[in-house]
Amino acid sequence: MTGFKTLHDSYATNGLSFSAQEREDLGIDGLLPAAVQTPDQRAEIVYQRFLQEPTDLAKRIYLMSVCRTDRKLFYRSMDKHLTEYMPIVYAPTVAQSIQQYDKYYSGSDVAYISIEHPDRIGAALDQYAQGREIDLVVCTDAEGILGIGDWGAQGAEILTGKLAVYTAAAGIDPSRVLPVMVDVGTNRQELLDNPDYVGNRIERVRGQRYDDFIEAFVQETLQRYPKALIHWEDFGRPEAAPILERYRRNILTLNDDIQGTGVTVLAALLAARKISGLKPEDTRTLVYGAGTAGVGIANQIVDDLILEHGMDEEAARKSVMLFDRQGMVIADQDDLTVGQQKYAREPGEFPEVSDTTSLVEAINAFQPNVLIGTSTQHGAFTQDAVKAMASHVERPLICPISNPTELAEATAKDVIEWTEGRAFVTTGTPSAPVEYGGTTYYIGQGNNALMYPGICFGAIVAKAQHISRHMLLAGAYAISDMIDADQPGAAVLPAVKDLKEISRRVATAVAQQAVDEGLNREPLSDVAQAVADARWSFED
Ligand SMILES: NC(=O)C1=CN([C@@H]2O[C@H](COP(=O)(O)OP(=O)(O)OC[C@H]3O[C@@H](n4cnc5c(N)ncnc54)[C@H](O)[C@@H]3O)[C@@H](O)[C@H]2O)C=CC1
Ligand SMILES: CC(=O)C(=O)O
Ligand SMILES: [Mg+2]
Repeated sequence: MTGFKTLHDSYATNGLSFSAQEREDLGIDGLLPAAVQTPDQRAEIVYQRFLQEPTDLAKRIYLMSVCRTDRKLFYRSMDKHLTEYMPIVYAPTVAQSIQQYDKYYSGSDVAYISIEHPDRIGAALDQYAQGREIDLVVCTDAEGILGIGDWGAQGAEILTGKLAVYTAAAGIDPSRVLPVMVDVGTNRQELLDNPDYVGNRIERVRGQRYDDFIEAFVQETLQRYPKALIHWEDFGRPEAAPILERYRRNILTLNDDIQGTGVTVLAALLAARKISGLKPEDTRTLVYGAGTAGVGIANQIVDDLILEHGMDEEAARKSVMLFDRQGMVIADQDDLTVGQQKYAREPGEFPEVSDTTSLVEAINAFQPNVLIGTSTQHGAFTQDAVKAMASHVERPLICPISNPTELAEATAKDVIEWTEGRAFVTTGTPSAPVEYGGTTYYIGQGNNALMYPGICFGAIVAKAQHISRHMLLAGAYAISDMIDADQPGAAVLPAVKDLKEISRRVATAVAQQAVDEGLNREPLSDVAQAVADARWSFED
């Protein structure tokens, strides 16, 4: 690589930290001003500029421009200011980047593949990777971005957000990742009508042509990178679960919204059980918003009951009630998804319910101790609903985890106040601690960002054949002793500031489980050491 190229290579550059000798050796001494700054000094300059940017969106646009041009500098700065950068780089601000992508598009950091040109998938992957080895492919078709819906090619920014978290949390090497925007069109009319829209101006393609395109993408990826993990993000409800079902046993793959979210909520439930003494077999979960994430969470909680606690499958499924747009999910309803059918209740099973569209009635009849919100319906957990939860259970777990913040089913503060401090709460985006009755309640962030970096890093380090049900459970159990069960007001999930330690523990447990099940494609003797050795550092 010539000096000029090194200077402008985002993975290799050290910018103003190149020493005088390096500048001479590389032939770039004439391309930089005289000062040699330390990496920490430059990271601090980034942080100061970040502080000066006037809005969260402006902060994100600035930080991602640093990421695109100088990876080591970006991750050094993010490492120092993790808790402050997370909501900017990732949720909730990433939603604004996506919604306003047409106005602020300032350079691309992903590969784009188009359903109009399946023959060019391989070329797009190669053009992005530039001959680098790839461990991780993160892709989206952007039909279900967070809770904000279909954003077509503008959804590309969810990939940059997810990847920044991967490296900051688990230490995945940023030069060995490949973000892929799967452009199959959009059904958002305002994008189709927008002259500045950057994606394919067509309605979403579905059916066999869509499936063939996804299959071609998987094959082109595996042909180049046979051991890479494919991470699916924010695919819409019609596609997400079927894609996962098609591939999860055959290739190394994770659907973050289904599995990552499921493991995260299970981890919160394990902590709540530990603190409250709730017995696994007594867990009753009501999922409000039974789509991709909601059914994924139900599946994960049920898997734990079956595989870790020996409950029979039927009883475990009966411990979950789903509630969707039409109300309680009941077997005689039309258009239930395959995932919903497994949990559908019998018609007339709850004779005391006069209105199956009433959440309060559903709570009173089913008496759940866990309430999950993945509906995108702001304020759906009303005071009456939350009080109904607290009237049946001493310490309910309430998880209004729809993103971004303005779509959450309730705020942590309201839930704490309405339950007189008895509920455990976790929210999808960061929540400030809540003061109530002389206790400070810390609110864990119930976001899959806590789990997907560690799960996938562990699976990649183990070169696992696929991600098994036990590997996912191992991830949830790995962080259960990071919770201080004796501290009043303690959060049920560890804090984002500890994301590196969380990810290390999760990765180690997941890789160890892969080895225990014989799923590792290469021998691995010291798993903890292998995870530590694989961690990329901006110091290297
Ligand atoms: N905190 C986290 O880590 C994660 C949070 N989420 C959030 O969960 C929400 C849902 O995401 P997905 O599951 O991907 O979307 P989805 O579209 O697959 O599911 C949403 C479900 O809510 C249902 N719904 C809509 N209106 C409703 C109403 N009034 N009452 C009851 N149900 C209603 C829909 O019919 C659908 O089944 C989003 O806000 C997303 O940001 C998703 C993944 C991870
Ligand atoms: C966090 C996430 O993956 C979502 O809200 O879709
Ligand atoms: Mg998502």
